[in-house]
Amino acid sequence: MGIVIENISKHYGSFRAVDEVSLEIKTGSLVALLGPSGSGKSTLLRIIAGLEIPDAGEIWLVGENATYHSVQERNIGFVFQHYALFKHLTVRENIAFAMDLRKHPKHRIRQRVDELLELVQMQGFGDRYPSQLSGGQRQRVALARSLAVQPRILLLDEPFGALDAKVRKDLRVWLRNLHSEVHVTTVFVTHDQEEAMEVADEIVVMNQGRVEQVGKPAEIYDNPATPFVMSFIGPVNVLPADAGILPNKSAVSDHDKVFLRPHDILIKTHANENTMSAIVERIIHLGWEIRVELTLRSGEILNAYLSREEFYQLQLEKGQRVYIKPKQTKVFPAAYAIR
Ligand SMILES: Nc1ncnc2c1ncn2[C@@H]1O[C@H](COP(=O)(O)OP(=O)(O)OP(=O)(O)O)[C@@H](O)[C@H]1O
Repeated sequence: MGIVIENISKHYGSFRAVDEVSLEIKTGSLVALLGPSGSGKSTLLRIIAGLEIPDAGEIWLVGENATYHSVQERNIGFVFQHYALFKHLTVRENIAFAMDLRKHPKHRIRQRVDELLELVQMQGFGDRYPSQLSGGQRQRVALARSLAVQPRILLLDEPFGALDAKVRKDLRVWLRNLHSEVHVTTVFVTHDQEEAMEVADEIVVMNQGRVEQVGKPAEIYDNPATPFVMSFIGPVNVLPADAGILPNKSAVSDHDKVFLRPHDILIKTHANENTMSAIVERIIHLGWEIRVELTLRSGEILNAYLSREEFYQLQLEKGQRVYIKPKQTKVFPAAYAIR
């Protein structure tokens, strides 16, 4: 049993930052808490860490009720967005810090620091000070430091949030590889859906202090449980049920909303069974894909994304009439509005 969160709530004044959240995080897994700013991800992470006390509910860590345990008793490693390395200590001293405090034997500390420098691919940097490292290198040292005393759980709060896009991408792959070597139960907070999809075994989607859905990246993308999840994980067109996009509209009410991913639209140059006509309004070349803005007969705008091959085969031009067919749609009742 890794982490069990039972009915956790946390208020700040009358504001519910975390609202009756229950969740199970399996031992050895890497789970992302994903949601927009203010959805309660960091508050939940801080409750797991023991930095905040919940108003209600319980936290179980590795089979033990840890709700009222101190931060130290929980034996958790943390890494936050803003590097918290000690500026006046070298990389080696930073990594050794917690072991020094616990008075581990010197030779054991040296050996462990060497192992960790290798694990985070920072051999040769041990004598540098944090100011002599790049942002990505500092975060790798912060990770090594958090792993030094072999925590049972690792909590990462937007650890790559302050880094530029390229470094961030490299570090995602690096974190995934690191996790498959050390297998420590890890909870990772991010508001970036691509980052969550790439790094995590499982994603917990949060919105307004609540859990909207828990699942593997592909499950969340292919079978979103709510309109919020569908809109937050990847691009989507939202159309009224009477926009003419559904082949058989009898099963839905006019007030329902149809959700359709831009990648799930087939475009043809000739009419066919079950196709509907549309006009190409705009073509945006992004290099790796081409985005086509279409107007339906109902006047609704629809975005379709094509691969370069599909686009060049179709030879689309602005103003052209085309015939479209959705490969997959999802209908959510109107009452289920996005919160
Ligand atoms: N100490 C506090 N006092 C008052 N309100 C707080 C406090 N900490 C968090 N909040 C509020 O609780 C809500 C959830 O905050 P939290 O930091 O958990 O969100 P988040 O999903 O991690 O957002 P972000 O991605 O922006 O960090 C926010 O509206 C925030 O303003």
